[in-house]
Amino acid sequence: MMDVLIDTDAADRLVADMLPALPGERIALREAIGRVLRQIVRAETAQPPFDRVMMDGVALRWRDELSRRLRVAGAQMAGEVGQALRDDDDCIDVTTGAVLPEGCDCVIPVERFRRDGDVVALEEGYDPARGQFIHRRGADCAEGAVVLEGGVRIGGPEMSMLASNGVATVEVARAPRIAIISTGDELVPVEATLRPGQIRRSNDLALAASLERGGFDRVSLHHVLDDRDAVRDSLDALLRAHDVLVLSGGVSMGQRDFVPDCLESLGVRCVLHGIAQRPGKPIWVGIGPESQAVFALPGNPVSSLVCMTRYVRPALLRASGLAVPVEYASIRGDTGKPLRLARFLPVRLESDPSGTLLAHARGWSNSGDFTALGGTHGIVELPPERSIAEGAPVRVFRW
Ligand SMILES: Nc1nc2c(c(=O)[nH]1)N[C@H]1C(S)=C(S)[C@@H](COP(=O)(O)OP(=O)(O)OC[C@H]3O[C@@H](n4cnc5c(N)ncnc54)[C@H](O)[C@@H]3O)O[C@H]1N2
Ligand code: MOO
Repeated sequence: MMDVLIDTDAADRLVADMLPALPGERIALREAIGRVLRQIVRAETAQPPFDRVMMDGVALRWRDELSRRLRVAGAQMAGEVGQALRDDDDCIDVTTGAVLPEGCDCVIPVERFRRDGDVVALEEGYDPARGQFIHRRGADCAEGAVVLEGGVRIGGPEMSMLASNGVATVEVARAPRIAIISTGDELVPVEATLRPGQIRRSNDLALAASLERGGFDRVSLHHVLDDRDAVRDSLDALLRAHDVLVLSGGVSMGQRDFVPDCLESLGVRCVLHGIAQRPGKPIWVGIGPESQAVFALPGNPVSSLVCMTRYVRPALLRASGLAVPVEYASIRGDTGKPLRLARFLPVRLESDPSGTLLAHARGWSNSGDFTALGGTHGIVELPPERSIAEGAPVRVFRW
């Protein structure tokens, strides 16, 4: 393995080409928050669907010489219809969101008149404009217009459009079934009492957090001991029941690093093994007999999280149909010496007053040093064999 290491972008492309597009599924709108939309949404009606009153007040017919005292001839509250203005010296009580009563073309807010029983006296000198405070039918979009394309994550704005256009069930990318598998005899559950040489399993929860932040919530966690048969049997069963396997540990050169061999013996074809980067160099990626994506990440906590953030989650998002934006920041602080490998450094992000995104590099000792990650927002990728000047633009990948 790793005779010729490929670079980070080539690795990214290999992973993208390997992953089949995720199929779609139709789910209830309420369940769709955070999922990737896979349908076009058209306006069910013109928007707004009727001439909509925009202020609480009275509606009237505008004239050049508007009477300063108007009789309130009726009321039309939001949700009601049927009122019509019959006399030009009358007005109709209205509320925000009401249908504009027939015959009216001007709304005067309550702040601009005094009310005395059935009579409204306009504020002295107040000169309303024809059409004011009316949101006209169809002003925002025509019936049948496309208001949403697929390939966006469903958040607040998308929800508001889906709901207002009556999309009660929505076509989204199917959430892949993902198994996260920790390998290693030294690993014990979070709640265990540690014996000498043992450490708590943390990678699986860190990786799950990253996936769930990306909207992938069908995630199960598993642990396998460093035993060839146990690894093989577990992987065999897990491959049958999942679309994606994310392993941590067991991919390097150790006597008990069985993962790549076991995967290949189960028919998982190696797509890449080793990327010219630190950390995360020994990553192994393959594709299973049923097109399952298999990511075997190096066990060091920082390495596994870097590989997840740089390759795995973006690839799954792309397979869901989402355009993953490329983000750059201006690097600040000590970035260390160049290597022949690309380097990833944890960073804190903030914007300066000119609107430039700054990435403050956080030093670390090695890829097992997860304590350096606390309070960071992501990583930056520094290209190989170049020293990076303060202020240089670098790619950012948020956790
Ligand atoms: N002779 C060589 N040795 C190593 C090389 C190499 O090229 N030649 N590469 C090093 C690099 S770089 C990395 S990264 C690691 C990757 O090793 P593995 O993927 O085989 O990972 P393990 O040895 O199983 O574990 C490494 C480290 O991480 C801890 N770990 C593992 N899983 C978890 C978990 N779920 N939660 C928390 N911590 C975990 C594990 O205890 C080890 O300390 O190999 C180098 N060696
Ligand atoms: O590549 Mo390893 O991930 O540095 O420790």
